[in-house]
Amino acid sequence: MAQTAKILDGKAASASIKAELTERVAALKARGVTPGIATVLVGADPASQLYVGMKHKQSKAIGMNSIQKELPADATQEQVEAVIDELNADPACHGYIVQLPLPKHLDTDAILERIDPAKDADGLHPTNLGKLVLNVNGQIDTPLPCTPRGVIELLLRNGYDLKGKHVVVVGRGVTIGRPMPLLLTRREVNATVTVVHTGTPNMSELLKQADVIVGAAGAKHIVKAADVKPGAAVLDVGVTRETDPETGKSRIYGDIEPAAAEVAGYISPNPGGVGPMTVALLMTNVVEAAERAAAAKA
Ligand SMILES: Nc1nc(=O)c2c([nH]1)NC[C@@H]1CN(c3ccc(C(=O)N[C@@H](CCC(=O)O)C(=O)O)cc3)C=[N+]21
Repeated sequence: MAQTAKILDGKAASASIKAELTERVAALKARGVTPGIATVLVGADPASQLYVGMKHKQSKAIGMNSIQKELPADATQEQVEAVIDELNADPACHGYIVQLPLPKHLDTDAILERIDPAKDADGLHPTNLGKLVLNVNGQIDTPLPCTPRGVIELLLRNGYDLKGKHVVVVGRGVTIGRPMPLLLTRREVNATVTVVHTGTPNMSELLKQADVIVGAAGAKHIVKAADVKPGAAVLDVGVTRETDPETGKSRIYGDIEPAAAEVAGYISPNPGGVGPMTVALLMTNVVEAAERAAAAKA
């Protein structure tokens, strides 16, 4: 059977977000504020270096300042915390991320909690997640979790209306599975959500009821084509890196079985889907933080 699904093109949607951000950055610069993004990278993991490099390249392309902090793999907790304190105090930095995962000897939670919540580009600081839990409607003036926000933007920018839709989120991780329902159930979005995970006995039955599936378990091809309702929107957020047995090269496998594209109505490719959206929304969080800083100064 041929592929019939409409492609949810994350590169195209992220390009339009970046075009909008370019104008907001220019407007901020005209008011004397250059939005600044920073990254903290501990160690020299090649995948992390690639991701951090992408974030800087794209931020510079839209006119932002970017600050790169690098520490050796054996950096101490105190050394990493000193860099956090420095970025918290630096008025040129409006938002930043600590690239995850951190080396095992470091206390990741303590480091992430030390980030000034106003500068939390990931939108995953406990204070910001708490504010999101407490706010179901109305304006929200804290950074939002960027990958879940990217999933919603990818659908909206393809003309998909989530109101009244049943979304099944696969996975309960901190970056997507847990915050995704908080965004989807806000009144402005108004979706209904089920979260399934390894403790769910009837996952296949629940997936078959989904209008929208968000695969975010990080488990290769865990969502089978046979479990996708014809016409459903399927978003692939999974990243499993493995060697392709045919080419011998390292590649990304998603959470969605490729044959799902023959059943789905909409499908996000991976790569080229939610990944680029994450970066676009990360930059959006920093531009919004700079806009708030500029408003506070005025
Ligand atoms: N504090 C923190 N925040 C993060 O947001 C964060 C992190 N740590 N650690 C690692 C993960 C991973 N991540 C990706 C972002 C974009 C792509 C992306 O744009 N990928 C391209 C392809 C890139 C490739 O080929 O590898 C795509 O999907 O088309 C991928 C992965 C952000 N992460």
